Amino acid sequence: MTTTLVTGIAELLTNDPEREIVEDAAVVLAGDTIGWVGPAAQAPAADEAIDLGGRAVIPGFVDSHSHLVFAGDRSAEFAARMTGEPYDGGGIATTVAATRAASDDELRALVAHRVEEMHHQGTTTVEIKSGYGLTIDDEVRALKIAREFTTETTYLGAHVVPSDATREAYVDLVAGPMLRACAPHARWIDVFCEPHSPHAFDADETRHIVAAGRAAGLRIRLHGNQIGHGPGVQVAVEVGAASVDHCTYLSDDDIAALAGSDTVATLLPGVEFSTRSPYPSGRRLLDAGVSIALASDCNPGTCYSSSMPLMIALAVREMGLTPLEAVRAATLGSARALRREDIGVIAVGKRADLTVLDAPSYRHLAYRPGVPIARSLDEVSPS
Ligand SMILES: N=CN[C@@H](CCC(=O)O)C(=O)O
Ligand SMILES: [Zn+2]
Repeated sequence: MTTTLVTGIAELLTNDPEREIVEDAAVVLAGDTIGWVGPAAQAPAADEAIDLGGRAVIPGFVDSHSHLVFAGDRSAEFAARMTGEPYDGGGIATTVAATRAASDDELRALVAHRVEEMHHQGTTTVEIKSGYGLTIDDEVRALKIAREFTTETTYLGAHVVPSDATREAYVDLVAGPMLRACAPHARWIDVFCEPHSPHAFDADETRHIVAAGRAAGLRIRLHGNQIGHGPGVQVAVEVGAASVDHCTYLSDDDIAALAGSDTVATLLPGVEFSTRSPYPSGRRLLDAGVSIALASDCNPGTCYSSSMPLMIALAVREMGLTPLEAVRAATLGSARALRREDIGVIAVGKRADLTVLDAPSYRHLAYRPGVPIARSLDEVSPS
């Protein structure tokens, strides 16, 4: 196994409570894992060396919520929202039609391009959902294509009720034959639990669908409390979901329930930005002891951005997080939202999963919004 000594790290943010920030640091990569971390002056010898010339290094971004398998364009819907149109999920049907009409190769190329775009911005792990197929064959196809890019695939047949189905029949399909066909290609099941949308699912439908998913061996994550205050957060805690995502509208009871649970609250500030919605307070969640994550929710309707640095900047500016809390939420927090122990931390035995910043400190992610300073290690030092 080849070992590589990475030096020239002005500031290393590890997320390891033993040594959270190391200045003038070095890391030794031993194949795919981290073999050593510490001050450069104490670094051991290795087979190869990379000098980063005074850059900061952080754990790779973990984007734990995305909908990358889609075709078509909804920029006109975005423009309408900027002049006051509300979002209610109705535009999902437009993407479903375009996605069904695309060939496998077209869809695969679109996903490849989006994953590459993420990689160039420092994202090293991505979760990808289905949900723009809404037939058995189209949902299976979406998950198979997603699996070509990540192990973190999520079955979201319960995105909306398609216009040609009755609600009752569609819930039966999603929790029955569609689930059986999709489960082999997914790690997670998700439901758009949102009674404020006429297209999405209520609390009982959500409970029914996730119970079937769990019985089929899938783990649970939910969309909740996006468009208005609803039952999503409480249902997520009740069913033991790994994460409940959006959390735009939260009551004190929701926050108390999250604080007493293992469910991560995943914040998606790009959605508030792109739907002109109020930002939830990340500060309030952290102060209450809730585990939080940050993700992009990259999708054609509510946030067509794949940029985790943008999400960090928004979380700092609009959600009350410090730069350190925001970067932690986008790495360690989102790793926890995916129940992953091997990523999100730079420590011995963890995956060699680093993001390099063209800047001296992690703080520049929020300090320099819109500037492309984050990149993956292999871009800085191609092998
Ligand atoms: N809200 C549900 N799903 C996506 C948006 C889907 C769409 O509008 O295409 C979200 O996470 O915001
Ligand atoms: Zn989503």
